Amino acid sequence: MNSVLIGASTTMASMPTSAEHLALAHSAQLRGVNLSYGEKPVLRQLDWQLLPGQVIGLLGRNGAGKTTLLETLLGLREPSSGEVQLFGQPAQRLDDAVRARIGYVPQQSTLFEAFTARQLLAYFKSFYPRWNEAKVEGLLSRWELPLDQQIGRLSGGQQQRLSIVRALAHDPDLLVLDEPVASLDPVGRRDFLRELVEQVLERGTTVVFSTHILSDLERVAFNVAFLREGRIALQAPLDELQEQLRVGTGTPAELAALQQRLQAELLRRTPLDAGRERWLLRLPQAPLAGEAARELPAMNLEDLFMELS
Ligand SMILES: Nc1ncnc2c1ncn2[C@@H]1O[C@H](COP(=O)(O)OP(=O)(O)OP(=O)(O)O)[C@@H](O)[C@H]1O
Repeated sequence: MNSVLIGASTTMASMPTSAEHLALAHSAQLRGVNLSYGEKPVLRQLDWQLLPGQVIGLLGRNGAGKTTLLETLLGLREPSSGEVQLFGQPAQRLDDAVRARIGYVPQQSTLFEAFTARQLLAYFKSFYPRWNEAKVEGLLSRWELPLDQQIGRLSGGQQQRLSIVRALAHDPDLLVLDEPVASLDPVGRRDFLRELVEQVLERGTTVVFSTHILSDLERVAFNVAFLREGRIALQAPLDELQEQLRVGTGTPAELAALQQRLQAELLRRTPLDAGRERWLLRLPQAPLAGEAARELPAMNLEDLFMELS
């Protein structure tokens, strides 16, 4: 696990308070974050915590604000109000040591087009005290990236792979990836996800990545967070959500009976015709058996996405 350790040289006078201690235990923490573009609110009183070693897939419809959220988390955008901390430091005022612990793959990177991949990696290497040459060389050769071609002339998928190599090279403790696999072919996606899993298992890296490719989420057993109406509407382990979230229909009386019988939490109800309703329910325990299993069948990932985002 990679929570910040309080150094052995810490004196009593500089010991963190309990509130500071709590902040240090998070890789990232956002509290009451609001951000608008002009009149258009995108993040609304958003709270979110990333704990060390968590791997979180960030889901949300087009325009929900995923890129905005990830940029805000990294301190690249300033919220109009609220607080964003990375490893216990304000995201907008990180020191070099914390900066070096973060890896970021933006959705689109148009910088350094005139560089070759070799030049780009040499340039970044000079900034980082920690640089895993063996990992870089392994990835470059497995992904067959042309090292001496100008980046502007690489394909979209090759540029994305290079961006991923760059972000993994310094063994970050927090890895933020904005649709990192969008331009990758299925082989590239599988390789990348394998690399991601290895990172996490070996180093306990905290990883957050946005994606629209739901099948990719299933390859790595991790948490999913749904961004909806400017907030993290729900975050939970994917397998738990698939077991616990169910949709049902019936009358309000039937709902009351069902809730009592199954101790289910009602997440949303939508009126239908003829006094009937549609419910989104969260069950406290799984698996369901018998009649209840037929009444409330499990949802696949796409249905979950439709319900929650
Ligand atoms: N620089 C900007 N100026 C004004 N509006 C913006 C800006 N960037 C994003 N927006 C708007 O903010 C909203 C959220 O955009 P954002 O790119 O964060 O969403 P997203 O969830 O990442 O979308 P997608 O899934 O399509 O990549 C959108 O309505 C978008 O049009």
